[in-house]
Amino acid sequence: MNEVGESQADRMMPRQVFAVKVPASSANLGPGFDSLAVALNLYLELEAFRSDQWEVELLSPSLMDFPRDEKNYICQVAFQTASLYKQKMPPLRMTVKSEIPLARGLGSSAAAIVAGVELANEFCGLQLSEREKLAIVTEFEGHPDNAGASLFGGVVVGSQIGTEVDLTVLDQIQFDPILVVPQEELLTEISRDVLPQDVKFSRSVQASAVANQLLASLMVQNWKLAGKMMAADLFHQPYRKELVPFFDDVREKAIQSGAFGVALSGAGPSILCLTEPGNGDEVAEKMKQCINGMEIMNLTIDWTGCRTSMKKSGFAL
Ligand SMILES: Nc1ncnc2c1ncn2[C@@H]1O[C@H](COP(=O)(O)OP(=O)(O)O)[C@@H](O)[C@H]1O
Ligand SMILES: N[C@@H](CCOP(=O)(O)O)C(=O)O
Repeated sequence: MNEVGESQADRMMPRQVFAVKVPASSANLGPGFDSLAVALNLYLELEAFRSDQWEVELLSPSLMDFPRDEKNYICQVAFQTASLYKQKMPPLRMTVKSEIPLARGLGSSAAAIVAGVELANEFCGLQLSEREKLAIVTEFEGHPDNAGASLFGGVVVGSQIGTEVDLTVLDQIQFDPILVVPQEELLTEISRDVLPQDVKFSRSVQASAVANQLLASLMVQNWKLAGKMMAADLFHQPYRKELVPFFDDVREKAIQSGAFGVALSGAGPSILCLTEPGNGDEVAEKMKQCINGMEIMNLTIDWTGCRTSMKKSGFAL
């Protein structure tokens, strides 16, 4: 028996659990700084049910250093979300697993935040609208790009004016994303520190035109122009490249292998390479032959975004 009177057999019994599955994301796509993102088919998955005390079982090697109680970031987000609505999170027993590399520019923090908000929504009965979830996740993350992609899936355009967050999902954009993921981590906070405080008016006009042109070219499948615009970003990549010294080499090899466009994924250090729809497998294979020491992830766009369900699960906490 444990402290809540359960035997080992009880603890292994299948039971109804709340399940959350959140996709990773790659933000910016080059010039769409803090606004554009794409959801990817790598997932953070969580299962939870009410208990007498907080227990977090971490099922993936990358998560092993995180707290196994309410100090876990996902729980902290749930606490804070609940308190925004003057509610208190009940203790949960939960499992967490993740395929999303941490601090690599693949939106692991946004996915964790989405999971925390969904926990609060479910266990405090908040009945949040999609728009409210987006605003809360954006507030935690600081920008709506990863948040929007992880919540809604697809290619998204997010914007924040004051506390108002708007989001459009662009179903018509298609491409195959390949991610080059290095061994080293780069925290988003550090990668944002190298950015300028202000941008001159003429430079910002050009930077915003480049971002608009990227979206337009992706929508009309003008791949050559899209690739040119991904490289022409003026908002962040020129400053961040010093933190990612292998960027130019990977870019050259990806283009030679058949990618039409290459950009830092989010704040880096991973690199997002885009190919025309249907070419991902072939281009990724070629890239694997010429890029060493980094993982080449041949991915697809996740079109669903965060999904939640009640399901039967065997818990082994
Ligand atoms: N599943 C998780 N559980 C707890 N904390 C997490 C989880 N995923 C991410 N984090 C936190 O987010 C940090 C990474 O966030 P960040 O630097 O924004 O990079 P990225 O979001 O690109 O992976 C991790 O170092 C960790 O503190
Ligand atoms: N727009 C943000 C995106 C950060 O994404 P992450 O996956 O690196 O957390 C930025 O460029 O800072």
